[in-house]
Amino acid sequence: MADVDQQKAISVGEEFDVTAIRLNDNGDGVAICNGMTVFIPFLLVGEDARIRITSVEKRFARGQVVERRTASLDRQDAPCPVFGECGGCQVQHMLYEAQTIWKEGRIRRIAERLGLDADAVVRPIIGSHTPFRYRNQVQMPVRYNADEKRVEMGFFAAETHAMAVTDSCHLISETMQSTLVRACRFLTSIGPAAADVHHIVLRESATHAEQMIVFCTANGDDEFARTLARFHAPSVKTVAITVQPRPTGPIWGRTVNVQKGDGYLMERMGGRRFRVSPRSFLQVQTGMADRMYQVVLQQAQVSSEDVVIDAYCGIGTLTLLLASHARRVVGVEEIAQAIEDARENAELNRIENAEFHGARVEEWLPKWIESGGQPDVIVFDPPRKGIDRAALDAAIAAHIPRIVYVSCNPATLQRDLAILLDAGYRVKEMQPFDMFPQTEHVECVVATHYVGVTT
Ligand SMILES: C[S@@+](CC[C@H](N)C(=O)[O-])C[C@H]1O[C@@H](n2cnc3c(N)ncnc32)[C@H](O)[C@@H]1O
Repeated sequence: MADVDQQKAISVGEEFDVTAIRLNDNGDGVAICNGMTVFIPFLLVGEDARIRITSVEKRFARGQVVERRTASLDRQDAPCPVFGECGGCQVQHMLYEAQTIWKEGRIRRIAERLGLDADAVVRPIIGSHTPFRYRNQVQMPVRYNADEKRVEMGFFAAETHAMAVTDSCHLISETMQSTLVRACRFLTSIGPAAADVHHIVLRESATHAEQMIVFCTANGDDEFARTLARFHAPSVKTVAITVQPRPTGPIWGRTVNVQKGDGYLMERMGGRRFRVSPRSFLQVQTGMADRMYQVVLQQAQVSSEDVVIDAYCGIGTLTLLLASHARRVVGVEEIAQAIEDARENAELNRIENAEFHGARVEEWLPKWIESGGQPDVIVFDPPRKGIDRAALDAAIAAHIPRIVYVSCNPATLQRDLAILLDAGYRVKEMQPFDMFPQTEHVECVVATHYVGVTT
C-alpha cells in the first residue's frame, strides 16, 4: 500500500527544491521528495538544487538538475567536454580525493551489512597516482557521417546507443588519442565503405612503446580487410579486424584476424613479461594492477607445498606470479586466445609449475575437485557478474582453506561473500583499490579463510 501511495506522491515533470543527503552506488545524489527516494545524477552531497522528476519507478524516482544553487567543496569542473553526455565517467565533477573516500565508504558499508567479525580489517583504499589518462585500452564507437562525408568517433551515452561525438577522452593517453584521430582520418579517406566499421579497439602497452588496433566491422570481405590493413600510426605494431555484423551489443566477432604485425602487445608486471592478444583480458590500469597483484600474493599466503587455483585467469598474470611461491598453480579461463597467451607467458618466463585449462570455471572446478583435486588456495577474479554459484558451491563443499576474492563489482562481491560466510568462511581483510578513477567502479581484494560452521 505504501508503494502505491508513494507512486501517487510524485510524478514525472514535477519540480522540487532538494538537498542531496548522500550518493548512491552509481554516484548520483540522493534526495527525498514527498517521502520518495530520488536519484539525481551529478548532484553532490549537501548541494541544493531545483530538480525535475524524469521517471518514477516502484520504489524510487529519477530526477535531473534544473538549477544547482550551491556547490560542494568536493566539486570540480570536469575536464571532459562531453562529461554528462558520455556514459563512460560518472564522477568527473568530484575531486579525486572525494571519489576515493566515497568508494572506500562503499566497501566499508559492505563489511557492516555482512556483520563481519571485529578482527576483519577494511584497509584504506589504494588510490591511483594518475586519476586521468590511466587506461591502457579503449573501445571507441565510430560512425560515418554521410552529410559531412567523414568518420567521427565518440562514446555511447549511458544505457543508449546515442553517440556523444568527441575527439578526446581524458582517461586514455595522448598517444592513444592521436592514434584514434588518425584512424578516423584514415577511415574517412576510404569513403562511404567506412560506414561498415562500427568500433575501434585500441590498446597501448604501459611498459613498451607499442599499440595494437582492432577494427570491428560488419564487412568481412578480404578486399576490405586488406584496405584496413593499410592503416599506419607510429606506435601501432599490430592491426587486426574482427567481423561483427551488429553495430550494437558485443563488438567481437567469432575470430580476430591479424592483418599486420605480431598480433599481440607486450607488458611487464611483477617483474615478469606478458604477451596479450586482442581478445584477451588485461586490467585497464597496468601500474595499479601490479600493486593489486602484490596484495593478492600477500593475502593468499602461499607456501612452497601449496596447490593454487587461479580461477578466471586471463593471460595468466596472477597465475605466474603465484607460481613463484607455490608447488603447483592451475589457471582456468574461458577465452581460448587468453589461454594461448597464458601458456606462451609461462614459457616466456620459464615457469614450469603452472598449467592452464581453457574452460568455464563453473564447469571445470566441480569436475576437478570431484576427480580428487584438493587446492590449498583459490583466487577468484571473476567478471562483474561475480562467481558462478556452481563454482562457489564446489569450493565450499571442498572446504578450500583460503579463498582470495578479487572483485570489480561491490554488489556481486557482497552477494558472494554472504554465501561464503554462511558456509563457514571468515573475512580477514578487505583492500579496496581505485582501478577506475572518474567512474563509479571500485575494485576490492578480499582474503577469506575456512573456519567451519558453528552450530
Ligand atoms: C576480471 S578478469 C580477470 C583476469 C585476470 N585475473 C587478470 O587479472 O588479468 C576475468 C576473466 O574471466 C574470464 N571469464 C569470464 N567468465 C568466465 C567463466 N565463466 N569461466 C572462465 N573464465 C571466465 C574473462 O575472459 C576474463 O579473462
